[in-house]
Amino acid sequence: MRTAYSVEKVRAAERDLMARLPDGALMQRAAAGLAVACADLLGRVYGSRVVLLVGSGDNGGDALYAGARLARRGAGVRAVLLTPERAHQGGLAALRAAGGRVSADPRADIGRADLVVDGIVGIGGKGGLRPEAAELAEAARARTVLAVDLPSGVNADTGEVDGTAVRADATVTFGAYKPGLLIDPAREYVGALRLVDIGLDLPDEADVTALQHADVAALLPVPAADSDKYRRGVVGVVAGSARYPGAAVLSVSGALRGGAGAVRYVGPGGDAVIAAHPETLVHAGPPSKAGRVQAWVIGPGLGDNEAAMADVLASDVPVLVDADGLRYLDPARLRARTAPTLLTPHAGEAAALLGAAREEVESARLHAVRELASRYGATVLLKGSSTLIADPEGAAVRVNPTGTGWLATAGSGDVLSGLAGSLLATGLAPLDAASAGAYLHGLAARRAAEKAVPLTACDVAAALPGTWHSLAD
Ligand SMILES: NC(=O)C1=CN([C@@H]2O[C@H](COP(=O)(O)OP(=O)(O)OC[C@H]3O[C@@H](n4cnc5c(N)ncnc54)[C@H](O)[C@@H]3O)[C@@H](O)[C@H]2O)[C@@H](O)CC1
Ligand SMILES: Nc1ncnc2c1ncn2[C@@H]1O[C@H](COP(=O)(O)OP(=O)(O)O)[C@@H](O)[C@H]1O
Ligand SMILES: [K+]
Repeated sequence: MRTAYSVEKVRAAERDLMARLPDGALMQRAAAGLAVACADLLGRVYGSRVVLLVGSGDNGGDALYAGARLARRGAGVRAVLLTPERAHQGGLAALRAAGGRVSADPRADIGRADLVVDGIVGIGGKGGLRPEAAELAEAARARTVLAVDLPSGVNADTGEVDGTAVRADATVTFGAYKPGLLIDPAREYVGALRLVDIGLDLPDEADVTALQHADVAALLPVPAADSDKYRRGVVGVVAGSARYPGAAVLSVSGALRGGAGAVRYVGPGGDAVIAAHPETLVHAGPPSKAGRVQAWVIGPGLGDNEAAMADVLASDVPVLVDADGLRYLDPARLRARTAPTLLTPHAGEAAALLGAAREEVESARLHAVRELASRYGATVLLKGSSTLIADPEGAAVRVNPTGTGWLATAGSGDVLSGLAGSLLATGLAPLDAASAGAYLHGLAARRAAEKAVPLTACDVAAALPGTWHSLAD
């Protein structure tokens, strides 16, 4: 599991460690890791041209000490000082002693640089970049840029970007991942992300986590020798309408590949579902008369069907609500349920649920997903380029590390709803079902996109079994 910690927690861990170490030891550890990453990017250090963008805090200090290390290995290093009188004095002295210099002509030096090191601002940043810092960030656009701790201008805690930020090819972060490095829009600015261990002792509870292969493999249900289809879990899918029959087929295609032993489809699309997936049990409805299930999925292509929503929400099993189903949500009704509810909105649906604009959700995704989970008393999976999952108890938010822009294709969300609902029916907790589902879905899309693009939602569903198998290996 990849863990990310808020600035407050990183600062606290740094304070504890600094109290036990000689002055400047942590910065030396950071600078050493940074210099190695610079050398990796440069390929050949000797004779290379490196420009350091140096702000007035310790982030600039890291850049200066790393620059000194590179200068000692024969790089031509120039420092651009944003506020010369406040630049890190020890770092500047080290750079000078190693043969580096302060730039007399920043624009020309940046224009010639093989590598620009962004030490403008780190976790001490407040608000959008100041104009002179923003100008440097723009000037560095065309060069190879390595960001120190985080790309200057992105919010370390939230992933929000206020105005101009440095666009890095790579980022070296110290001690712990920061949430913003993993969440869009900031994630777009990070490039290849590397963590340098500086020995911080971090608390058990992270603010944001990202499941990795092994975590997901451990969650996926595997049938036991004595399993039968009912014990593996039955998932019910209430989806599709005369207008959107395809949504029913797609949601069922995901549900069939989510580990449940059987899929019940309830709605008017039974013929289309059976034609595509003859293994499905179909029923015209209402859902409460269709037979026992261990979890419901409701909403994809459902159209106006408030009665089906009320029927499903009255059940005592976990319910995943997607798409059209999200139009009928009442927080008090969800809180009164005896079993958990999982909501899977995209940014537009999330905006409607919050009474906000879509842009507000997209620019502050972490805030939006936490707010939805707490307001609706449900687990919420916010879809998009960095899918986030929050639970109503305020546990660490999960960010999904898989996926590809090719997933932005009609119907791929319907596949995800069936898949995550099927995992719910196998007995996974909503947070795990949602994050394992998003992980499998994103990985299946990536694997399919390696073979052929453009992807269709059917391609994603078809790639799920191979993906599942690759994880279980
Ligand atoms: N505290 C520690 O133990 C360690 C800190 N390290 C480095 O220190 C950094 C934090 O250092 P600081 O606390 O000095 O803070 P920073 O260097 O991140 O930023 C503070 C400085 O940036 C300026 N600034 C703030 N917002 C700005 C904006 N929007 N536009 C332009 N300038 C802005 C402030 O005036 C201040 O001088 C970390 O990100 C990391 O790079 C590392 O050396 C590892 C050890
Ligand atoms: N730019 C993107 N990068 C990665 N994944 C994306 C991107 N845009 C959308 N997705 C994913 O594609 C799926 C689309 O779902 P959704 O918006 O519900 O579409 P639909 O309703 O057509 O099925 C979600 O899993 C979402 O996370
Ligand atoms: K930086």
